[in-house]
Amino acid sequence: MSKPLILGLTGSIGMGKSTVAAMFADLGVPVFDADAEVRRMQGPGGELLPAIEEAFPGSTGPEGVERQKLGAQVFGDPAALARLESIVHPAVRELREDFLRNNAHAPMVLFDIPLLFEKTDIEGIDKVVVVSAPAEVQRARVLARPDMTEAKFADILALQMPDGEKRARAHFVIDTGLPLDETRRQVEELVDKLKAQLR
Ligand SMILES: CC(C)(COP(=O)(O)OP(=O)(O)OC[C@H]1O[C@@H](n2cnc3c(N)ncnc32)[C@H](O)[C@@H]1O)[C@@H](O)C(=O)NCCC(=O)NCCS
Ligand SMILES: Nc1ncnc2c1ncn2[C@@H]1O[C@H](COP(=O)(O)OP(=O)(O)OP(=O)(O)O)[C@@H](O)[C@H]1O
Repeated sequence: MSKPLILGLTGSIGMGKSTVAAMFADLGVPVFDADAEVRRMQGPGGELLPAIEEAFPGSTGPEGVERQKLGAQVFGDPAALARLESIVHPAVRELREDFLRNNAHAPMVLFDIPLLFEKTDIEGIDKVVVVSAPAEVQRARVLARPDMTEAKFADILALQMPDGEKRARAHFVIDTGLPLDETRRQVEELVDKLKAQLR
């Protein structure tokens, strides 16, 4: 049976993963969005709600997980975060396997995984693509988001592998500190190059 080339896309908070994943999708590459799947499973009626409510009483409601509240409980507390991850990550892994089965005939697929280096079993991922922009660009983008504070940004950064290390481990780096058109051109070039190698 044919198997697609599996690309893993990652990058630190606010570096532009979602934006770049959408560029791959525009080029016809099937994208598995780990974060979107997590949000769906934590949203209204989501299958993870009972387990999360049991582990973190009061953290869910009619709208699903109260993300602000749960984030405040886990981002500064490694044991609590590990507990949440032990609920969320196995469910994500299963969905990723389904996605792969459903796209077995595509030439390549992209896994958009925020914590690819930190938390994911990267066996099975053929090439890692890292999105990266200068730290001050990242900082400005993140602090412009509603509900973001300096303290929360600092806690999250501390949980993530430094950008320099991610770049060093990447097979390919996409520069997201540039105007969107230029980033898009880099994505197009990469997809063309990979397709040519697959022929
Ligand atoms: C605690 C939750 C509800 C907070 O949600 P909220 O919308 O406030 O934040 P969001 O999910 O957008 O994350 C903000 C930033 O923190 C990072 N982050 C999220 N979870 C983790 C984690 N387990 N370890 C390190 N960084 C993390 C994200 O990559 C992102 O850069 C949510 O982050 C969560 O459920 N996290 C645990 C599950 C997980 O590991 N998700 C990552 C994708 S698989
Ligand atoms: N060249 C570029 N490449 C990517 N994003 C860019 C670029 N220029 C500006 N941006 C903007 O930067 C923001 C990046 O946010 P995005 O949600 O894609 O990041 P993310 O890495 O997925 O974030 P998180 O880790 O928090 O989920 C978007 O608002 C996007 O429009």
